Amino acid sequence: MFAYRAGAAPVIDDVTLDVPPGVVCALTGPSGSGKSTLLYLLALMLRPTGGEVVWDGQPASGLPDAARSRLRAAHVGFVFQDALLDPSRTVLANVCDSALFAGMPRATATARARDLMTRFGVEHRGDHLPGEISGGQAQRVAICRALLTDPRVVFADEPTGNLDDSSAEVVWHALTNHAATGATVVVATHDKALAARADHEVRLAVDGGITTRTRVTQ
Ligand SMILES: Nc1ncnc2c1ncn2[C@@H]1O[C@H](COP(=O)(O)OP(=O)(O)OP(=O)(O)O)[C@@H](O)[C@H]1O
Repeated sequence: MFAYRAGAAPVIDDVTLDVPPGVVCALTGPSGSGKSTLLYLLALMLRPTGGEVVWDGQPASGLPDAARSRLRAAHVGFVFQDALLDPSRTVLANVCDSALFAGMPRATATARARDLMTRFGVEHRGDHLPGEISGGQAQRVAICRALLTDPRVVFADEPTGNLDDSSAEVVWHALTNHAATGATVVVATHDKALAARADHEVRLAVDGGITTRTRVTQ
């Protein structure tokens, strides 16, 4: 359970889900149903008001702030809705900063960042500021940032929302390939076609509650 203010109606109520490794889970539901909020809870950026987030069988949401930050830095890549790049840092710095914070050597981070940026077609934008690139490019930069540490868990909030079909395909393939390495990938999306391609779908309802679907592969 989670409410943004004490005494306010909960935004997330009575939601239980289990996301196994090695799959892509799509989080769907109408606007305002709590998809972003649930991603923030799962990624330990918000603390549940009631209930618990468990990682690898260990209670995680009740840990002190510093311990949750360390877990996030070590294991999580997060693609925010609208990219959320630091406007004062170059694109390359945006891609590298959280990996440097997590302890990756600068040379390694830079080399990996350049590889990823080439894969996502934004390598020529490394020295630019986020204000100088397009929304779709910013979204691809945000994906590079999220994948840089090869994290065990990736949360992506509308990662293809600003992209044309071919860029969206590249991003989707990157996320599914990442899951295929054994990582857990949770994608909040309004795109029904994309959700239908995920291994699991968790659909949030505005009045609380969820329904789930697991894709059956023949
Ligand atoms: N920082 C906040 N403070 C208070 N209420 C918030 C905050 N962020 C979101 N909410 C409310 O929580 C509810 C769920 O919002 P959330 O952004 O999680 O939904 P969503 O399903 O991701 O929506 P969308 O598809 O439009 O992005 C909404 O009613 C929203 O107004």
